[in-house]
Amino acid sequence: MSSHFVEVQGLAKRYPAPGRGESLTVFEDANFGIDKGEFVCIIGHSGCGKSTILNILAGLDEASDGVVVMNGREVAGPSLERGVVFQNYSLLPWRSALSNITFAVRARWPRWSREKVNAHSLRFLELVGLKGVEHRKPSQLSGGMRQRVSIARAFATQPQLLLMDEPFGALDALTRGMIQEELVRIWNETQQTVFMITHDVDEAILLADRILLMTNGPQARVAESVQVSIDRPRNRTDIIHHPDYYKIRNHLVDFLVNRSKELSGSAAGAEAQVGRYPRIVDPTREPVSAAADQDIYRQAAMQRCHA
Ligand SMILES: Nc1ncnc2c1ncn2[C@@H]1O[C@H](COP(=O)(O)OP(=O)(O)OP(=O)(O)O)[C@@H](O)[C@H]1O
Repeated sequence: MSSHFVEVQGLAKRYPAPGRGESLTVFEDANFGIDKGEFVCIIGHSGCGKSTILNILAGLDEASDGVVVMNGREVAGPSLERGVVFQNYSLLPWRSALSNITFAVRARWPRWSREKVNAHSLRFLELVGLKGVEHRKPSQLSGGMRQRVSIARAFATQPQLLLMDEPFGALDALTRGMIQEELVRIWNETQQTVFMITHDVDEAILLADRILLMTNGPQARVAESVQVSIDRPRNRTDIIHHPDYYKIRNHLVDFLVNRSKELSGSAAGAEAQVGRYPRIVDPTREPVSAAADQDIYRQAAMQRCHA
C-alpha cells in the first residue's frame, strides 16, 4: 500500500524517433509522492517534461513506463477527482462566468438542486473576487478575470487533486500577484492537494510546501525535493523579509542556472537522485547527507511494506 496520497513510481516518457533512429526519452525514473493537502510545485527548464508529467497525473496522457497511484488506485484516464487548470483558461466562450462554473459543478454533483449548484458556484466566484460580473461572457472579461473564473471552477468542483499548468503564465505581474494571494487564501480555506507547474521561483516559494526540481531534458530526472519551511500564512510583501527566503531562493536559482545542466543526462541524473528518489533538501539547514536521505527513503519504504 502507498503511504502518500499520490504516488508517482518509475515514470518515464519516450517518443519513437522518426525513421530508424533511437527513441527520445523526455524524462525517466520519476519517483515522488504528494501527501493529502500538500501544495507541491515543479520547476525545470522548458522541454524537461513538466506538462507531460502533469498530463499523466491528470490521466490525459500515458506514461511509457511507471504508474501513478492516487488514493490507492492506479490513474488510468481522466476523472472528476482530478481538476486541471491550464494557462489558457479553457473556458466555454458561449457561457457566462457563472455558467462556466455551474456547468462543471452540475457534472460533479448531478443530484444537487439548481439553487444549491448556483449558490455553491457563486461562493467560489466571490472567493476569487468576481462577484458582480458573474453574467459576463469570457470575451467580456480581462485575462486575469478569465483565469480567476478558471481557478474558481477548479476549486468549486473540489477535486481530490488539483493540477495547475502555469496558471498565471499569461498574466501581467500585478494581476499575477493578486491572484497568487487569492489562490493561497482559497487553498488555506479548502485544504486541497495541489500539484502546480511554474517557471517562477518566487511564486513557488510563496505557494508551495515542497518544490520538485527537474534536470534538463532529454532524459530529465526529478532530482530534488526542496522543503519550503516558511510558516503560513504567507503573503508576497512579508515573505521576502523572512530570514529563510533567500536561502531557499538562492538554492532554486543555483539549481536552475547551474546544476540542472550539470546533472542532465541519464547517468548524472541517476547520481543526483538518492536511490531513484529525489534528494530531500532543506536549504535553511545544514546539507543533508546522501546517507541520511537514503535512510529517510528506506524507512518510508519499510513503512509502506508494513502498511
Ligand atoms: N509527439 C511528440 N513527439 C516527440 N516529442 C514530443 C512530442 N510531444 C512532446 N514532445 C517533447 O516532449 C518534451 C517535453 O514536453 P513538455 O511540454 O512536457 O515540457 P515542459 O517541461 O512542460 O516544457 P515547457 O516548460 O516549455 O512547457 C519536449 O521536448 C517536447 O518536444
